[in-house]
Amino acid sequence: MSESPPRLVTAVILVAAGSGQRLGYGMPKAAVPLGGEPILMHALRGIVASGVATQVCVALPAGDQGLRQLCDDFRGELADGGPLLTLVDGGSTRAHSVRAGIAALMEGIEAVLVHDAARALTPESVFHRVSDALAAGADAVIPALPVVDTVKTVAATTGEGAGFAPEVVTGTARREELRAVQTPQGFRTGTLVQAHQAAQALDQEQSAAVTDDAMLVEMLGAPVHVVRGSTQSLKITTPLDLIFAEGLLEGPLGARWVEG
Ligand SMILES: Nc1ccn([C@@H]2O[C@H](COP(=O)(O)OP(=O)(O)OP(=O)(O)O)[C@@H](O)[C@H]2O)c(=O)n1
Ligand SMILES: C[C@](O)(CO)[C@H](O)COP(=O)(O)O
Repeated sequence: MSESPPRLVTAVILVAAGSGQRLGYGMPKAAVPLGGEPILMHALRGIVASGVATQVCVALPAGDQGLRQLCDDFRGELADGGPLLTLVDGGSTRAHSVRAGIAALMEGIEAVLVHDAARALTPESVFHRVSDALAAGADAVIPALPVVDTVKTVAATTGEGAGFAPEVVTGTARREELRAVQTPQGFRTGTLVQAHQAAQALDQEQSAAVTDDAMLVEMLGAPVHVVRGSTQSLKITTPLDLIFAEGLLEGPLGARWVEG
């Protein structure tokens, strides 16, 4: 059997600077408690446990001292040989927060995984699948799952139906071609830097339509490869997601259920 190629020297950019409007907790989402600890701590521990990172750049809400202190304390917990923990102020959008992380990368970083703090329970196996695909030669890799719902496109209703329904169906997507995309999304460093440089030329409307980093690489015309994600990587966005995440930690399957 052939040996897997060695992993690249890798940084994880952990974007944790969002305000968590949809969660509605009145505090940055990264600070919201999950299983007795802030969401950010679950995300950080997951990254460190995966062993893929030489550096972890955390983008925090600008001026948030509490989360900064939490990271400083966590730095003290890291064993010798653990990753370098770098803290940066995030920006007004997710992409700006990613760029703040890119600006703080150490010399010699060959690959970058961009990860949402909101996907705090992502299993180690997903980090490994993404890192291994990069080591095997991919320039860009994303974890994803098949879509379970039927997905339709819609438009605002005009004419018939306008009195009783706000939208009308314009088509049904071919579900077998659809994937629900997660993080960590992995890139060779040069590819991620080039993609975000190109993004700065987009106008406001185009920028708003960019919801992940892989989309910027797609715009460069480069292939983005897909590996298996995990249902455990759910993005904690709404109060119901937080209930699911609590259930994963406390449910009958144990302290940290691992789907793999
Ligand atoms: N300016 C921003 C916006 C988002 N994020 C991060 O990007 C990830 C995905 O964003 P999302 O889940 O939408 O978080 P929020 O922006 O906090 O959520 P909301 O839109 O409900 O306010 C999160 O880890 C979030 O912290 C960030 O670092 N900087
Ligand atoms: C990057 C992401 O998590 C992939 O699914 C997602 O696009 C983030 O979206 P959000 O609107 O910033 O929450």
